[in-house]
Amino acid sequence: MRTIVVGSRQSALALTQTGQVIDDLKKLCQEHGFEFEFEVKKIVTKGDRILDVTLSKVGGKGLFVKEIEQAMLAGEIDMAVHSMKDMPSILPDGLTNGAVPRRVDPRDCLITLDGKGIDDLPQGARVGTSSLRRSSQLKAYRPDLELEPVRGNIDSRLKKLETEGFQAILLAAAGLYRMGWEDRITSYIPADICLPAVGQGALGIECREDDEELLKLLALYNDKESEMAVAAERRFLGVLNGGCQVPIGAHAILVKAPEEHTLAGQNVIQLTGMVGSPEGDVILKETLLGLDPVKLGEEVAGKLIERGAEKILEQVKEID
Ligand SMILES: NCc1[nH]cc(CCC(=O)O)c1CC(=O)O
Repeated sequence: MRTIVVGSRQSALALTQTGQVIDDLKKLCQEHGFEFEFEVKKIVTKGDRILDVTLSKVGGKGLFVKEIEQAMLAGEIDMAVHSMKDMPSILPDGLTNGAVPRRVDPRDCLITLDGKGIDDLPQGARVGTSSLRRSSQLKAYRPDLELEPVRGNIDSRLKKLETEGFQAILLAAAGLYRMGWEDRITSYIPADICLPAVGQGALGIECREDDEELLKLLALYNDKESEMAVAAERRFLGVLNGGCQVPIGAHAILVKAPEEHTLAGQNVIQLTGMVGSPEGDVILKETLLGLDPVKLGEEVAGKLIERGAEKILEQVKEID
């Protein structure tokens, strides 16, 4: 009997989703005759220690995974469950993503105390979010709103809705589902108003690339459609930037190509990518269909670069 040591951040969300994945994997072990036990090891990451400044100022999303990856390479842990959107687009040598489980709703949602949706918020309402992607797109849609930073874990952000006098805060619906707090969701923000973050709503299961027996189990857990969608989004992000927090959004789904398209009738990936200026005065968006997620991610990024996306991203770096 082998014990798989699963590294996890100690936030409630990280521990909850790690626990949910372990439950799923235990069922798969029983069904397919794998002799594994699982044990959780908590790891504090730099991102967890620095909660008082915006992430973009301290170096972006890699901060939440680096210590976990080092522990994995050192053999102290065997596996980790990450929110895909917190994963840098390139993994270190020796590690691989063994599975993308079935994705949940990738949209952002609005949480208000009085049940108001995005169109009902009063003129000049204070809305809490520290995501440049969310504030850029929300400012483009409702230039009157005051977007203000709110950091911390989901639970502390929900508390700040009450304690810091926001009329609303913006969060990923996925985190609330996983915590069992979906009743806090007041309304969903449609993807055409606010395109989600790359990988939002999806998890990634990271392990060592030579851990063949664990990879065999993880292959059974992989959801091909979610994997393809996330691969297209992540390639898009990889072309535009290494993984820092900038106003970039993307969403891929599988669709049947329409009659007028060269791929008519085939099952294809539809990828929409977005780059916005921090103030929301420029929002560049492209949607393309394709069969190969990597090529499609590159094509959508290429279209946005042709339209000046890199200039916007340069400006964002200067602000930081
Ligand atoms: N940025 C932090 C983060 N990383 C993953 C989620 C939950 C959503 C997901 O799993 O995609 C959240 C919270 C949020 O953005 O509201």
